[in-house]
Amino acid sequence: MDKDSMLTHILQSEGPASLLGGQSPVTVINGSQHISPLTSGGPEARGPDGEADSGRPSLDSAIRTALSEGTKTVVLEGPDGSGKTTALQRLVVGWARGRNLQNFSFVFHFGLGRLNSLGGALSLEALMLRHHGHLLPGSVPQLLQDPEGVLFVFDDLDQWRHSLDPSALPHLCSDPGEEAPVSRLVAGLLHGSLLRGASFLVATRPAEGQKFPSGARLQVLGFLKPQREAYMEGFFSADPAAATTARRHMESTLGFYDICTSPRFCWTVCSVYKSLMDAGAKLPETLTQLYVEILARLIQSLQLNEARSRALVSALGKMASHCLLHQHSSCTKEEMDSFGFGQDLASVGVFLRVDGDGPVFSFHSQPMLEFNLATSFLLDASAAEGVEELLERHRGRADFLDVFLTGLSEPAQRRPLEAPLGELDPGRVADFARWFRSSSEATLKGRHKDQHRRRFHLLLQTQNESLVKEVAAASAQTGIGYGDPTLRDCVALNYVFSCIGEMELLNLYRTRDLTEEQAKALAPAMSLCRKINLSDSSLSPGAVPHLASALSGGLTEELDLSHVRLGEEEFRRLCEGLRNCKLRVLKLLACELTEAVCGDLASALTSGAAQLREMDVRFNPIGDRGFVKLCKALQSPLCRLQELKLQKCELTAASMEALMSDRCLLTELDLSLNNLGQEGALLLCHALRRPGCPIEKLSLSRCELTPPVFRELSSALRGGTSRLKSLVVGLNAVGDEGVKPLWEAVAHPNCVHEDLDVEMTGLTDECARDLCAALRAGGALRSLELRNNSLTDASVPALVRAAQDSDSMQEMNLQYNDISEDVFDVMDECGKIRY
Ligand SMILES: Nc1ncnc2c1ncn2[C@@H]1O[C@H](COP(=O)(O)OP(=O)(O)OP(=O)(O)O)[C@@H](O)[C@H]1O
Repeated sequence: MDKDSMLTHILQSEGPASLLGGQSPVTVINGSQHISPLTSGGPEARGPDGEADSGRPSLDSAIRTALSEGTKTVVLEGPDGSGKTTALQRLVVGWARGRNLQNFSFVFHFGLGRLNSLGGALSLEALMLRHHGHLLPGSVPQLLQDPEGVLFVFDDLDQWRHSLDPSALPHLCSDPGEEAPVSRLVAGLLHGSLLRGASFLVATRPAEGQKFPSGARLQVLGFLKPQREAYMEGFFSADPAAATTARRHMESTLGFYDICTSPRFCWTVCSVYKSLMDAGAKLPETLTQLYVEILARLIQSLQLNEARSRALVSALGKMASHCLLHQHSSCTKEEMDSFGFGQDLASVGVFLRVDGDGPVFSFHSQPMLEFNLATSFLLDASAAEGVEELLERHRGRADFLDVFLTGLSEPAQRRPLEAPLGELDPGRVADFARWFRSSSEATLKGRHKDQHRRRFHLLLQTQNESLVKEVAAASAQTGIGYGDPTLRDCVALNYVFSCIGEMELLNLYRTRDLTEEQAKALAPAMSLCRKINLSDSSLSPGAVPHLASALSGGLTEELDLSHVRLGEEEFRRLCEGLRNCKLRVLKLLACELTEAVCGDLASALTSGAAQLREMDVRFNPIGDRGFVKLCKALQSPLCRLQELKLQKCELTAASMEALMSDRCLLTELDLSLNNLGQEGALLLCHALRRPGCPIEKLSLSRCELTPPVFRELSSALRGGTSRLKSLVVGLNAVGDEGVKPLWEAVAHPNCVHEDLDVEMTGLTDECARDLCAALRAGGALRSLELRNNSLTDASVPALVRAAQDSDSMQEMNLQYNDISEDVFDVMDECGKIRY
């Protein structure tokens, strides 16, 4: 086959660039703006925002690899404008220029949309000669001899109007000389009955239930952030400053929409931005404003009068609704006539893609389709349908309809469109605004997080701060969880929270991967929230500096990062944010923190500006060395920490000496589940006895305590200087004799003890007499935790009476003792008993 002729054949297909359609593939291929789109093996490989890491293969190389490794059918699947046609044509051009796919002797490229209208019967050979006029008739029998050397490239499978399901076809062609309708020829080729051994490269937009052809599927991801940046730099190569402005603007106002992965959308955005920048005009702040600008330009380019322009938009709206409702990507001439295009059908090429001789008409992109529908709805006062009916009718089929209606209902956003079209219908706009306000208030009063998110997207589209405040402020206190947001959600959430101002809570519980971009988008909202809950989440390293900077100088007083695993470096970055912030409560439960990070934490605690009062580091293996570092902070007059939870932190007696200093302000300390043993606990008791020791609540559950420790604790409580009001010493099996000194303390007039927990300490009926005597002595005890001991029915009457007679006692818990139903009545007599 003459590759030069093939090259000329392909290069002839060049057409002019259009605002919505983009540049012709040939211009892209030959120009400097070509950027390789990316692919992934399957849709599941996409991240939550549709964005993926740039370590993915380029589409071109993935196709080449698949075809050179013997895959017979490769199907490219990607949304409109994702670069499928361009990629296919680039490969064919590369083949003709001898650069790739050289394992094929023949490559045939067909647009299936154009083949649709081919009537009558013809042979495969005739089809090839007809569509590849450069082919020498004598070469066809040669290629039929060697199917292995043939590659068919089929573009636009989504436009193919014939079935490929073999069960729906009478019989598949197998003879290249046999004349058959084109639908059977294509089916025969793709199912391998015709020219068995040939290879196929097929491109299609994703279509519901599309099973055929089977083969290796490559998802076309289009442009992710780095490709977009490169594309924009290429587009504005003559003016690097404009490139930076355009890139930053697009990333901050549109970069979070999935459609930004479409190279065609990038072309449209760049084209609009360029002309706005050249005219010194403002760039669009919302997706609606962008499409307002596009539609206004397209209408103006036709130079129609206002009435005809309105009629044209109305016809486009009818076509859009038809395509959505019937799931058609394209419409025939007859259908177009029924929408009322009339004489303007000849001009629709600026708005629509027109294919084949038939011809068929389709929108270049889904957002443009939905924008036309939204505009025509607000334009046309005559239609009986209200906004709710419109949305209901297109539910599940339209992604942007409500977004565009919301944007268009704001006068400032729709203004440029009203120049060529005249005013949108004031009654319709007012109806929409009424519906939007009331449905927003109702939605935000509910607790469905997805509905909230959707509403935030709409509120973002209004760019109307006072409206957002009025509508959303009432829901600000609900504390609803917005975990696992997409980038788009983050941007919308941030906008709404920022409009409202101070918020009680930003609940992002269980966010699977908070990316750098998401955290950056959310940072302003974070800094306005008094509480941030990120527990059970994972944060990418790049997200942490944004969290830290939101804390620093922000209003946040409570941060929950429980079960979040941060690397040492990330934790260090977080601590930088802690040095100068309003945070009073920091929850770091089970974050796998080690000694290595305790120095950073300690230095944040003593920064002077830090306000931290409560810190929960339970279930982190910081060990004695880590704890000693924290203790240094506790000794500093700059440290304001009052409550410290260190349950199960692998502490031993070795670090207890470091704990107490005269300066320490701790009022609450939880050391449970650490193996302090007698030695460690006695050191602690020593500190408790010191005059002025501020500890009011001490938890030493399961710390391997011994009877001498209980004696020392009792003595500290009776000493007259202790402020201890709550003591938890459960799960230390010292038995009746071991606990006894605590009863003496409870009875002592110096003791201010209010809550005592002696769960599972091995108590039996032997203790009842001392315990009751202690309660009767009239101390301050309010609650007594006696769960999981061995008290029996015999002790119950005395305990009940003692509890009843005590003025201070509010609750005595006897659950999980050896108490039988026989004494339930007795216990029921006293409301203070739990069993
Ligand atoms: N690799 C690329 N580099 C630069 N621009 C590109 C690239 N691919 C596509 N484009 C731009 O995007 C436009 C649309 O591309 P293309 O027609 O290849 O998409 P498509 O996926 O085939 O779309 P459709 O599904 O609508 O047929 C092109 O006209 C061009 O402006």
